[in-house]
Amino acid sequence: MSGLLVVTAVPAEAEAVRAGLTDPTVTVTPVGVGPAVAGAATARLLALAEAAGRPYRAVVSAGVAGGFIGRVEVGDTVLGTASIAADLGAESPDGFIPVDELGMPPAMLGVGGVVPTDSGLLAALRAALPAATTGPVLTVSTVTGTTASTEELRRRHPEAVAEAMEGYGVAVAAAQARVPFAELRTISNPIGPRDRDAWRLREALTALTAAAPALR
Ligand SMILES: O=C(O)c1cccc(C(=O)CC[C@H]2O[C@@H](n3cnc4c(=O)[nH]cnc43)[C@H](O)[C@@H]2O)c1
Repeated sequence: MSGLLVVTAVPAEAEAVRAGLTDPTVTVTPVGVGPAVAGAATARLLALAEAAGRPYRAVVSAGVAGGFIGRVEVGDTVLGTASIAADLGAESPDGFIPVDELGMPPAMLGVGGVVPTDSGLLAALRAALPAATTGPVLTVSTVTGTTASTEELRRRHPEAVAEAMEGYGVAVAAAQARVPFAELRTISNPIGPRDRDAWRLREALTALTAAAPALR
């Protein structure tokens, strides 16, 4: 059995995690931006390790994220209780319909649009990071960038604390490989009207390094 697999979107996030690791058995790999590439790459990494007789014991989607201000602040650390595919579904004149409510055959839904975090892994991460905020983390393919879409997400997901772009894809790969999954994020920017200059990447990457000893 290998150690923990940590997947990030970009190399800067992977370097920030590696800078804080204390467990040499943890593997950190940047896999790209968005749920499709993150899911495909994670599935491949898990399958290769399994085929080599050294399966990973768990996988964590880690990196920076947008935060729902009021629920979290920039620089905070977040542990996901579930990864939610927030834009997987259908629009209608009456509003967004989540994929689970489209009336599709259950066998076609796979894990559905929500993957809960592994309870044992979450408990271990919470114990190591007691100051972290916990709650669902949304996965989106399009970064939220208007007040209207932010308010709509707040209304649809009153418990959600953050949004990022990979968690759900990684979670699906982990679920199919029957490997425990969790999501660890640090907040780089408020979710809201797009203002790339307001992103505090350095602060969020420093928080990621500070959180990394929990990954063991
Ligand atoms: O340019 C850099 O130096 C740099 C360093 C670290 C990270 C980046 C990114 O571009 C990260 C992209 C990654 O971040 C997640 N993210 C962050 N904020 C949001 C958001 O408001 N909504 C959705 N996703 C967000 C996401 O997972 C991206 O893949 C650049």
